[in-house]
Amino acid sequence: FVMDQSKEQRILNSVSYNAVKGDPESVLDCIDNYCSQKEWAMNVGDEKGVILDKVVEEADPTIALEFGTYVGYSAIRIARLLKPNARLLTIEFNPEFASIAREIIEIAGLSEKITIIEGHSQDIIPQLREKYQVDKVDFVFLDHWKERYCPDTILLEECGYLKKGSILLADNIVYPGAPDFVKYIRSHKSFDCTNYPSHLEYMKVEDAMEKAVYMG
Ligand SMILES: Nc1ncnc2c1ncn2[C@@H]1O[C@H](Cn2cc(CNC(=O)c3cc([N+](=O)[O-])cc(O)c3O)nn2)[C@@H](O)[C@H]1O
Ligand SMILES: [Mg+2]
Repeated sequence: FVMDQSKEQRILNSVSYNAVKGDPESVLDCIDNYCSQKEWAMNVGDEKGVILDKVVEEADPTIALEFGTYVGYSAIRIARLLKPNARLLTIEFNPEFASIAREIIEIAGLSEKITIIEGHSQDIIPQLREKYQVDKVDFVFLDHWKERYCPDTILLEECGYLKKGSILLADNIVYPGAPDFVKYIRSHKSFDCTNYPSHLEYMKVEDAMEKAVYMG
């Protein structure tokens, strides 16, 4: 008896069967099609994905960081825009999701640009300097547990990873919402914030993303 597959495994099956190997766009399209037509999943999606693209292009990061890899949709979205020697570190604590993301990222042909780090963001952040040779981060995408957005932002600052011009982008500001993060970041004198209204992935529900530029 083979345990019923998970939704995430079914997403991988769909990508493996339908996507063009080595073509990140076709992997993104395949996941968006599957999750809008078959089974909803918490990918940033194609509407908010365009906002993510624009902010990544603005940041043009050498070192990008992501909290909450899930199946790797936003990691592929980010990494496909990175310049040759740039890289993305993405943190995921669920080992099943991490291994599915690794396979989907391999299909997209982006394994060289993306490092999946398994663990809790709060445990990994302090290790980034000595274990992953990170000095400063140029771009951070927050899409993990909403109550971790604020403490992990504080931790990034305390560890000295933010430099003048570092850009943070947070998903789900409206739904499910991250009220303590919004309150903190908008009242913090060193962050210049911009709100981008949008919709919850694959739904007609209101959502938004928040960009915060660190002013040093
Ligand atoms: N502190 C953490 N450290 C490392 N990985 C984490 C952490 N918290 C969650 N994760 C991982 O993020 C992935 C995705 N994830 C994200 C969330 C929080 N995000 C949401 O709950 C969410 C929920 C909805 N929604 O309910 O409509 C829509 C969205 O876009 C969302 O990001 N929970 N799991 C999961 O694989 C989980 O293992
Ligand atoms: Mg999200």
